[in-house]
Amino acid sequence: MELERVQVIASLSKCIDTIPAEYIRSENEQPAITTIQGKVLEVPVIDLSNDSDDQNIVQSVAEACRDWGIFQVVNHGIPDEVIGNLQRVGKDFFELPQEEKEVYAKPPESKSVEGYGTKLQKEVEGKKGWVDHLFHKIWPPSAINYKFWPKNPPSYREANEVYAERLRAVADKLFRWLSLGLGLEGHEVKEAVGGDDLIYLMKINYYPPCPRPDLALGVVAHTDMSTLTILVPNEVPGLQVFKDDHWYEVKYIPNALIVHIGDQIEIVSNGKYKAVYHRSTVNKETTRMSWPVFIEPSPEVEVGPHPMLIDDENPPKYKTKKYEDYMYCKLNKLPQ
Ligand SMILES: O=C(O)CCC(=O)C(=O)O
Ligand SMILES: [Fe+2]
Repeated sequence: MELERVQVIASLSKCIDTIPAEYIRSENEQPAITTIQGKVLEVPVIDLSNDSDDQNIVQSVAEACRDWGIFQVVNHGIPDEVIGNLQRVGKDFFELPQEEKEVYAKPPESKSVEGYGTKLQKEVEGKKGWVDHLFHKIWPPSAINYKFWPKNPPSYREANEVYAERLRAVADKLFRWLSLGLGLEGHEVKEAVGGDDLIYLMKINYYPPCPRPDLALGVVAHTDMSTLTILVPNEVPGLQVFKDDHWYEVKYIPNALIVHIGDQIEIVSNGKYKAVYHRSTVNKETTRMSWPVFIEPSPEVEVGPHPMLIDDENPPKYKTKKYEDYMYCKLNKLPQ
């Protein structure tokens, strides 16, 4: 079998303490050198248990989006069991024999990201990330291609459907708070990114143990193109966010959801909310996994700074363009 999957390379390098050169990052990226140490700032944690009186939540969300572009939410209403099932079926899939996983491989010519795969885009200087992934849409039903949903384990489908349903309820609340935090009425931000036509794209990241976690990265530094990304991690830390010139680790809170502001919300808010620059690191002994769901506008929706946030003193800082054009430029590293 061709050595393309990181999981295969990892299983062959168990007794070795080196990694292939293409996984060794340059010094300005190596996590051992660039991660801030000691007692440090933490990504905001927002408790949603009292969400009927939402004044405090709106303020906390707005501050977190302005200062960090990322926050964790607890007591969000998704039962622990629903999250546990999502994690279990994803882990079971990645533990299947390699040939069973390859059935879901992204077709080489496909323009969509959907399917089982390894590298996403051309990386700078041919460097690779220590991670495999599976992408498939989970909402709306008309956009779902079940060909990319594992048949094994048999409960994969149900676990993902239940999670999708619950996640949409959380996302709708978040969109409302984002609007209120901008001084709007509540419905505007979601409408500005296409309203009920939003597409929910599930990604599972699988980061196998790595003999040199000090030198490698999982997913390299980036901002997400999405509106929001809502991520469930496993218990192995590894997500890092960039703030004030430093890389900070995001601490693991069982059953919390990690909410990332993506590029489209930065644009709609005309820069009041910041898309978070983030990356992930890997581990020597343990497998890290994460389940981000990218909430994306449909391709033909035009996204730009919201007209109610624009006046003579606040000119638009971003172009208004179709999401498909935005994606094209970002994936091909062209100016927006
Ligand atoms: O695994 C993580 O925590 C982050 C993954 C990520 O940023 C991504 O897949 O876009
Ligand atoms: Fe990301």
